[in-house]
Amino acid sequence: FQTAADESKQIDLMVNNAGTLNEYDWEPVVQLNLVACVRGSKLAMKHMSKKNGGRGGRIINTCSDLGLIDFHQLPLYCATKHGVRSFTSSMALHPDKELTGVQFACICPSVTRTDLMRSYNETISMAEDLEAIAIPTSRVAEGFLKLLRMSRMNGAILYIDKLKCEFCKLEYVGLGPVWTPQQ
Ligand SMILES: NC(=O)C1=CN([C@@H]2O[C@H](COP(=O)(O)OP(=O)(O)OC[C@H]3O[C@@H](n4cnc5c(N)ncnc54)[C@H](O)[C@@H]3O)[C@@H](O)[C@H]2O)C=CC1
Ligand SMILES: CCCCC/C=C\C=C\C(=O)C/C=C\C/C=C\CCCC(=O)O
Repeated sequence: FQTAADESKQIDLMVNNAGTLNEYDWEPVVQLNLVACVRGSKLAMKHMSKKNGGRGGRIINTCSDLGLIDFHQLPLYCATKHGVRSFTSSMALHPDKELTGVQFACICPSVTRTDLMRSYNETISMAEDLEAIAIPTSRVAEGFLKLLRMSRMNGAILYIDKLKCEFCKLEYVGLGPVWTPQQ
């Protein structure tokens, strides 16, 4: 980050995208998926903040649809992605947001055809099914561009699958929270 900050006068966009999946050797997963995302966000925020002489900016964190739902096969991965989603939404609520000019949002793609999916595929017996349900990376890029085209994206949680690319919000319905699409 410091190299990028030294080479460019201003950083307008920070994307915390790196992530991994391993339910067995799990501590490095927490470090990368959650700790690095928080560190990256804080570094970028400090640099971008109008309160520190910056011009404001955008921080987009890569979450997952497993940051919106629970899934018994991947509890640790789910926990890190729920953390990413909650951290991002909570930062977006910060009362200082107009003063800092920094906006926070996250994208929540469903299974996507990448090395991460392929490496997971090798450990389970549903290889063909996963390939069939997974979306291409271009679909995630479309969602990402949708966020970038919005002048105000603060607090957005964008769910992306084969058919949908829509914003979500958490609502209390009856006794528990339910994710609902938000126009
Ligand atoms: N592939 C999928 O089905 C989905 C992936 N995601 C998320 O998308 C993001 C990207 O994942 P994929 O492209 O699928 O995985 P990938 O394994 O294909 O790519 C991960 C990237 O993270 C980088 N990386 C790994 N460890 C790193 C470290 N310690 N420091 C810096 N960079 C590191 C790698 O060099 C690679 O470029 C992750 O946050 C993942 O959780 C979200 C939803 C679905
Ligand atoms: C069946 C999911 C296997 C995991 C595939 C590999 C990588 C996934 C990375 C993610 O970020 C997960 C994204 C989506 C998971 C999709 C579906 C989970 C199904 C949950 C359920 O049916 O309850």
